[in-house]
Amino acid sequence: MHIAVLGAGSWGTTLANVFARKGESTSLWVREPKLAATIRTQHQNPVYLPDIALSPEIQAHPDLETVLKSAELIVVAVPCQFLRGVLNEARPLLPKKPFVICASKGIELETLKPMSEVVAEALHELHPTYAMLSGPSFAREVARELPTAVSLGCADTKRGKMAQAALSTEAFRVYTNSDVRGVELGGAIKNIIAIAAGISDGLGFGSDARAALITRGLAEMSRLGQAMGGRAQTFMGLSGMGDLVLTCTGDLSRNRQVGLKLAHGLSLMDILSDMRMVAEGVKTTEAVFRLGQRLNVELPITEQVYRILYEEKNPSEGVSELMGRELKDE
Ligand SMILES: NC(=O)C1=CN([C@@H]2O[C@H](COP(=O)(O)OP(=O)(O)OC[C@H]3O[C@@H](n4cnc5c(N)ncnc54)[C@H](O)[C@@H]3O)[C@@H](O)[C@H]2O)C=CC1
Ligand SMILES: O=C(CO)COP(=O)(O)O
Repeated sequence: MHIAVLGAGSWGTTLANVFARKGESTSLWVREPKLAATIRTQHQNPVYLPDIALSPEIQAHPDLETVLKSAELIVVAVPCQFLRGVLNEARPLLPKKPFVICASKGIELETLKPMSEVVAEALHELHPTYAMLSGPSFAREVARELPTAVSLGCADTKRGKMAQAALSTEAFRVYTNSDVRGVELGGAIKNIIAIAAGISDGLGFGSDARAALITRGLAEMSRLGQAMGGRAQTFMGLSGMGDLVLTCTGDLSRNRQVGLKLAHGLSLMDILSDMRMVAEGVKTTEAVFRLGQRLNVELPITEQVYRILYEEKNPSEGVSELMGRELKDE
């Protein structure tokens, strides 16, 4: 099968590497022409995935047309706020009824739409089938071929099973789930809670506080997720609880790192200007905060993270406000 991967950040590069090592014909769209040449000639991505030897079989290229030529499966792994733009560019180069797997985790800030809606809208003339790849998967661990299990949300069971077989390896186990909305929202919302967990840990609030944030964060994810059409059970799975636990506890998480740095007194602007990689939770916090208001869903952790990120609220004040809320049933 010929797979085209769009986006050569840490995740797109890692996925292309998984597919190429498995023996699939794999092309990779690299936005930065110099980086494309480095991946092609040195089989390394020193910018986004340093110290990982990549398969020499990856056909890396900065030209979308070359990358998409005769692709049977298209995997998109660009930061969420760029997804629509990249798909608009790709649209004239795609066949009718393309199969697109989106691996980006977040909400489009301008429209407050989840990624599957962005894919459906951007490609609607082509009648695409789409699937969402999500779940606990740090690129660096997947790239080292450490055991990982993820979810593929796809409403088309037949094509979902076909993609599951194409993407799975001995170290990368893909589960299918027909609840596309639930799968993608878990991946988007966990990034906000990871920022909160980083703040709490950075303030030295300990393991009890982190466990409380993860658990109440799961309740928050499930509440908004169900209001947006996801199934409760999906939030208990890999793309919900699984990814939430990973990013709230694993120091490889960029979102958790943002929280840790905020707790240490750095400003959001300084943190972001020092980061080459994306921390999707920053923009998704604003999007989810607004979705909560629009849908009238209570999201206390998101609200505090929003105020810390965008209203310069002191992080310890945010935590005490969470603790001081009206007492409730669980
Ligand atoms: N890194 C990881 O471990 C995982 C990441 N993801 C998701 O994958 C998506 C991509 O993230 P990463 O690969 O981690 O990114 P990254 O932070 O490693 O790299 C940034 C990427 O953004 C691209 N970029 C910058 N400006 C752009 C523009 N104007 N238009 C299009 N692309 C532009 C860069 O070329 C690069 O590919 C995100 O939604 C992330 O949440 C999902 C699972 C794991
Ligand atoms: O989504 C991820 C792991 O599943 C990556 O998390 P970060 O974007 O916080 O690094």
